[in-house]
Formats: sequence, C-alpha cells, structure tokens
Amino acid sequence: MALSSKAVSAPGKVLLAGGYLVLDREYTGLVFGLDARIHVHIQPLHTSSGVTLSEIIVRSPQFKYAIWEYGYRWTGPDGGMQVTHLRVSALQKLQTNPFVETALSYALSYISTVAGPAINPASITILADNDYYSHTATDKETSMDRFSSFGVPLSEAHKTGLGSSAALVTAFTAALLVHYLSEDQFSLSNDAGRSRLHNLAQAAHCAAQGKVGSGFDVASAVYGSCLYRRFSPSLLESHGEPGTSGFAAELKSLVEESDPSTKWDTEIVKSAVKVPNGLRLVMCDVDCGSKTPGMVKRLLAWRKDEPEEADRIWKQLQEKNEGLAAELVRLAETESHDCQQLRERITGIRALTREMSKCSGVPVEPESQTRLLDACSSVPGVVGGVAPGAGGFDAVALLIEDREEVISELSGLLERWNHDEQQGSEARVGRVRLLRVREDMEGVRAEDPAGYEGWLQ
Ligand SMILES: Nc1ncnc2c1ncn2[C@@H]1O[C@H](COP(=O)(O)OP(=O)(O)OP(=O)(O)O)[C@@H](O)[C@H]1O
Ligand SMILES: C[C@@](O)(CCOP(=O)(O)O)CC(=O)O
Repeated sequence: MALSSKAVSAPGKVLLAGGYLVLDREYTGLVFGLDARIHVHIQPLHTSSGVTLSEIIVRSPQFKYAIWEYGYRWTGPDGGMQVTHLRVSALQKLQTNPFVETALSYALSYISTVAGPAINPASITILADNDYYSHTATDKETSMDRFSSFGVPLSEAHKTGLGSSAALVTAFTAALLVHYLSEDQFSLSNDAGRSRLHNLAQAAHCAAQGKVGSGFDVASAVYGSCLYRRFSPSLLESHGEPGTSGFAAELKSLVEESDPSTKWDTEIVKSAVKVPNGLRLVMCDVDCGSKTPGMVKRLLAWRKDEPEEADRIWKQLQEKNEGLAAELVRLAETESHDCQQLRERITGIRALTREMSKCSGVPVEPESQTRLLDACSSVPGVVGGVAPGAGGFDAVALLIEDREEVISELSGLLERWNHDEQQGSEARVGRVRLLRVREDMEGVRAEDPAGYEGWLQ
C-alpha cells in the first residue's frame, strides 16, 4: 500500500496551578493547552535518481542548519528499531536533536511490533507557531506569516517556555503512527489511539529528557486542557534502551497496557477545566534567560527536610487549586460574569505560593513577579494572574476579560513597565512581552497536509 502524506499538530501548555505538587500523585495540576501548536508533516521520501534510501530526514526549516538525517535498522523482534544519526555532509558538525532522535526510535520500534519491520523512507518537517520563541530582528519582515523564519540555529533560539519539546514529541510521534499504521491499527480519533499515543510520547519524552517529570506537558499536548494527576514514575523507570534485548516487547506492553504491571494510572479530567465565556488566558514572557536551575531539586529538598510545614502548605494549596478549577467551571456553567470569587481564589493561591517561596527559599513567586502581577491585576478587566509552572522569573499567566481594550490597556502598562524597569537603579528583571497565545481546550489533532505550502521540500 502506498503511504500518503499526513500532518498532525499538538498544543503548548501552561500549568496555571499545581506546580511542584503535580510531581506527587497525591496532588493534581490545572493545565491549559495553548493555541500555539507544533505541526509535524510527514511524506514519503522520493529521490530523483530513483535510488531507495533507508533514511528518514527531519527538517525544522524555521531555523538555520536544522536538518537531521537518520538511518534505521531493525535489530529483530526483541530489540526493535535502532536509529543512527547520519552526518549530512563531511564538513558539517553533527548537531544532535535528542527529542527528535528518541521519539523516532521509540515510535519506529513500536510501529515494527504492530506492522512489521518494513519501514519506508520518509521526509518529516517540523513547524512551530511563532510564540514558542522570542522573535529576533531578522524575522520582523515575515512576522505576518503563519510561521516565522527565526534566522538563527535552534540552539540559539530563545524559548518562551510553552513546552516545545512535549508538543514536538507528541506531534512527531502521532505523525509517524498515522503515516505508518492503518486506521484499524491506530487512530487519533478514538480513546484507545489517544491513550497509546500518550503512553508512547511520555516514554519517549522522559527518555530524551533523561528524567521522569510529572508529564503534565505531554498529557496536555495529547488531551488538551485538563485536571491532571500524574502516572506512577515506576512505570517508566525499568524498561531498556532501543536496540537492547527485550525493548520492543516492553515498549509494546507499556504502550498497549497489555500486562497488569504496565497499567497506567494517569488521570485526565477534562470536565474539571473550563474557561467561562467572556474570559481568556494570556501569557507574558519575561526576557531574562532561563529559569534558575535546580528549583525543583531545592523545593523537593525543602519538602523532605520540613515535611510538616510542606504538607500543611501543599494541602492548603491543593484545596485552593481545586477551588480555582471549580470556580472556573461554575462561572462557565452558570454563564455568570461575576469574577469576584475567582479574583479571591487567585489571590489566595498567590499568598500560599509566596509562603512556600519564603519557607523553601525557592523563588516560585519572587518579589519582582509579585510587583508585575500586582500591576497587571490592577488593570481594569484583568481578573488576576500567577507565576505558572515552576514559577521563577520568566513568565506570568493572566486571566482577563476577553476584550480588545483589556489587551491594549495591558500592552500600555507593559510598555510603561519596561521603560521604568530600564530606568531603575536596582537589579531589574528583563523586558516583559505579551504573547499572542490563549487557551485551547483541544489536544493533538490531524491537520490538512496540504496546508504547509512553501515550507516543504
Ligand atoms: N521547532 C523545533 N524543531 C526541532 N526540535 C525542536 C523544536 N522545538 C523544540 N525542539 C526540541 O526540543 C528541545 C527544547 O526542549 P526543552 O525541554 O528544553 O524546552 P521546552 O519544552 O520548550 O521547555 P519548557 O518545559 O520550559 O516549556 C530542543 O532542544 C529540541 O531538541
Ligand atoms: C515544577 C513542575 O511541577 C512544573 C514545571 O512547569 P514549567 O516547565 O515551568 O511549565 C515540574 C513538573 O511537573 O514536571
């Protein structure tokens, strides 16, 4: 059967409430998918000479030198598919992309257990919506295009923290599955398909990261906005590496949950997350380099050292986070526009977060973000905001009334804010920029493969 071109996209994320707590199955996280998506297009690889290459070529044409060529070799029914990164030219330095490479070897290994080891060559193109990276001077002239050319290598792009690797691994894995498997074997439009994609993408993402995080970013890339309870980390702590004995069978069992020991206990509750009509989320990127490394390590060390204090704060925070989700649902269902309760719940979460920052010494809501959030919250039409995810200095997420005037008031405030920050004498945080993203309830979805003209080779 001739394979056809396919395209898939997956959303970025913002963890509005539940940062750190979500690492523990006792607690949950309130995660929103964002309308900034990563798209992956896949088509059969044709060579002009008619020679068949056993290669998969991956390009990310918005970035310089972003081309990765992979050879693949079936190591037998036991070890699965081994992927080798090939050098494009003898002169070029080998730029690795661990997320692409790991997702490729995991997906091809799984596919070989379902459809057999004959894998046709393919050409894959990755395209990211513009807000995943801060724009540079060179992309100004193309900023009206659906996708920007960033004019720099991927390693020099400044990420805005929307979860590019999770959205990428999810969309990339899904694109391979829909390309190589028949509708009967895999479909994005049924629960079994989405759950297999989730399990496979979580396994690949954790392997590429070299650690087992909470997985809220991959879960929201698959399922969209939801209340998330993580899977037991032990699920992903014992399988082998691609190409090693037993890998393919272990992966198949993990993906298809065919053995009681590989049953996933992730909980995704979509009905617990809503955005009332007339409200929306916005994100601000703070240009200050990357987050303080080791925040998670330090916060968890505090929890270990001060279990009573940490448990008290975490239990209260969990209650407040659930209260925030419940209030959003209540407003959505009653179509009420009275945001007083919502405002108070956000204020309550922030107060506890600051207490956690103080007790742990980890700047989850540092003083500079307190000032920024307070200033934003005083703009008419802004309900409130938080330092999302792990917190720190690099982003804020706001809930606002969905009106153009609120956005322009907010932009005006940020302009004055940036100006004043430049004048200030103390150590200041970086420039704040309103991103053009909002919440998106939908997770991974099939896209029209004809919609990427000009970007494919
Ligand atoms: N457009 C892209 N094309 C190819 N690879 C990409 C692309 N975007 C991200 N990646 C891969 O994901 C990596 C970035 O992942 P990382 O986890 O550091 O960031 P992130 O997921 O955006 O972070 P955060 O969790 O803070 O939002 C890149 O180094 C690259 O391997
Ligand atoms: C601190 C943590 O709970 C959230 C990190 O979120 P973000 O990458 O800052 O969006 C870590 C995790 O859940 O894996």
